[in-house]
Amino acid sequence: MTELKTREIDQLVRAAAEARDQAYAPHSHFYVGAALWIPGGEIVSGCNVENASYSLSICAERVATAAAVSQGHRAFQAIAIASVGGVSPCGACRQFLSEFASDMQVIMTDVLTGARQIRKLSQLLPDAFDASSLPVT
Ligand SMILES: O=c1ccn([C@H]2C[C@H](O)[C@@H](CO)O2)c(=O)[nH]1
Ligand SMILES: [Zn+2]
Repeated sequence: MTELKTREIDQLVRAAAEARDQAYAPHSHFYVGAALWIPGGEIVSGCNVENASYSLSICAERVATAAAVSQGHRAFQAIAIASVGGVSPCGACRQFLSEFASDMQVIMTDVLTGARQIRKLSQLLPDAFDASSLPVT
């Protein structure tokens, strides 16, 4: 899948930072926003949503992915993730994203400094478990 242009990355990073403003994180106080770039240029975003029953909390990346799939999208070119420190996605989110595109760009951005790191999802999750491992029914 083609890589995003710098100006598209800037736009996606802004969307992730805006999504972060909606983060519901009263327990960890770690606020995260994520924005997906759909082929064609549409952007779908999400934020982390925590719960008093801690393990029910869901990361911004999976919220954005579920929102995009709910809107009919099945292919993603890139995801930007905005947080303090510019963290990389957790293992669960890497697996969740890999269902849709193993070669998508993952742009991790620090909202305080603006620093960015860009990786391919396949670099973050090599040898992913996928449908090819499942029996054909
Ligand atoms: O990449 C990440 C890492 C963490 N979180 C959320 C989950 C939890 O609400 C909080 C602390 O882990 O940050 C995300 O949304 N995305
Ligand atoms: Zn996660």
